[in-house]
Amino acid sequence: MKPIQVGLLGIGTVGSGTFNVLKRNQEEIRRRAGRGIEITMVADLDTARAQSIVGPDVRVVNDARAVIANPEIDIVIELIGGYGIARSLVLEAIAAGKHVVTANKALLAVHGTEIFAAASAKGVMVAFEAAVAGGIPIIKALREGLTANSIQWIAGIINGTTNFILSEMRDKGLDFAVVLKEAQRLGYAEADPTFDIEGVDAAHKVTLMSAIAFGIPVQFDKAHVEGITQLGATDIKYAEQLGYRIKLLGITKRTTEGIELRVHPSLVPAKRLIANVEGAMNAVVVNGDAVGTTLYYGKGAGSEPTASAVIADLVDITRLHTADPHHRVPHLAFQPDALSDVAVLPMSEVVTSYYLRLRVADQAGVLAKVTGLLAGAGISIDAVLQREADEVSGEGGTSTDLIILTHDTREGTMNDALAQLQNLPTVLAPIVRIRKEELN
Ligand SMILES: NC(=O)c1ccc[n+]([C@@H]2O[C@H](COP(=O)([O-])OP(=O)(O)OC[C@H]3O[C@@H](n4cnc5c(N)ncnc54)[C@H](O)[C@@H]3O)[C@@H](O)[C@H]2O)c1
Ligand SMILES: N[C@@H](CCO)C(=O)O
Ligand code: NA
Repeated sequence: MKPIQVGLLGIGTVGSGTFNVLKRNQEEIRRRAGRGIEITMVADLDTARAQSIVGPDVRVVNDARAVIANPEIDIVIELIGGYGIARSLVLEAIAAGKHVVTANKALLAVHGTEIFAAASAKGVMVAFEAAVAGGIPIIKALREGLTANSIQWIAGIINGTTNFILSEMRDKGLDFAVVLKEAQRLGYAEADPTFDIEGVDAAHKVTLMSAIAFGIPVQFDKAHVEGITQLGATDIKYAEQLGYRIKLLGITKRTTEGIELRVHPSLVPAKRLIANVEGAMNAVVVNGDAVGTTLYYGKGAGSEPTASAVIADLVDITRLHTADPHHRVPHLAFQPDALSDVAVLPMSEVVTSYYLRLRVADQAGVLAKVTGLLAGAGISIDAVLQREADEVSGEGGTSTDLIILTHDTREGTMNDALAQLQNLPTVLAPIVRIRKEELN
């Protein structure tokens, strides 16, 4: 089957990430989707910059309507932003029978009812994973993974810019304006950054989550919206002293009286996982009656993290347009005829860093011997900790614990080195080895 053709409207921060990731991972994405996915036409007001991003093979125009009018194009990605031209273009794309993928939470939170109705009438999809918490697949989790549940509440850090500002102000004592500038430079902030700092962007996102969680229309106008501009450094400090962190939360909750829909700064106990979500990272806590509390964490903004969500939507739509649309989601995520025979590594080939604890005789030269042996095996040491001598060993001398952290090492190399270390007469007990993962 020939690749599905995609038209991209707006190739700024998210658009360029989408183009680049789709190109870089095209083979893997084709194996998942069951069909290639290609951006064949791009519209942007700055055609020269757009052409320099996509290269000479992709057609670039400055009129988005020319993309929508192209009969070869099945899916239109809207990454222009805002409620104005974006609304017209999305509605026109739907009217032309194209599926739409968008990251535009402002548009959907305000005009979602109209847009979803038009799409349903026309039998096309409007997919918006990128619109809420960027790269975190929270829409998919709410819509598909948690369908068994009566969702009770959702609370999320869903604006990277404000979380970045709050974190930097607290940790580095930096000024609000300085940090906001940095967030803009990094591509996190909205075109109008007051949307970020006044809580509007978070309210757009929680409005969409609320609709999906509770099966209600999107109604941004009912949301209570407070940002972080009134928040003083003093309150951040006092909250800290009381064991709390202040986070800008988007909250939606089912109550017997109705649905709560609100964004405001909140004190959160410092020991909660969500209180430790720092910088531009996002996190969403969802409570369902069956599953209990679940947490979703990751990058909620930025070029490629957001592109990750845009492309996931493209794959979902493309799977509807493959030879076998009944098997939309393959059992193993990749199409059965596209499975790979790449080998599973034997454990000896796995590379990790290590924590080693050796019970050694407290004698001159032991440390040098141990580290020398590791160096000889090509194992690089990250840190060494020698405890004070504390125990009388068998021969009447004292013994001590020697703790060593290593840098990345092949497991086989470590096994050989440990066997040699274990044979040293000054190593008095079986060596404890725990693998270390940074998970960052
Ligand atoms: N930046 C992020 O981290 C992020 C994350 C999630 C969602 N979003 C959303 O994604 C959308 C795009 O954001 P962005 O950060 O990539 O914005 P951006 O300003 O970097 O890019 C927008 C692009 O659209 C082009 N454009 C403007 N008007 C146009 C028109 N009439 N026709 C064609 N092109 C036009 C601009 O020239 C620009 O290249 C917004 O809805 C935003 O809210 C952004
Ligand atoms: N301005 C948004 C971008 C992601 O939607 C943020 O800071 O989180
Ligand atoms: Na998302």
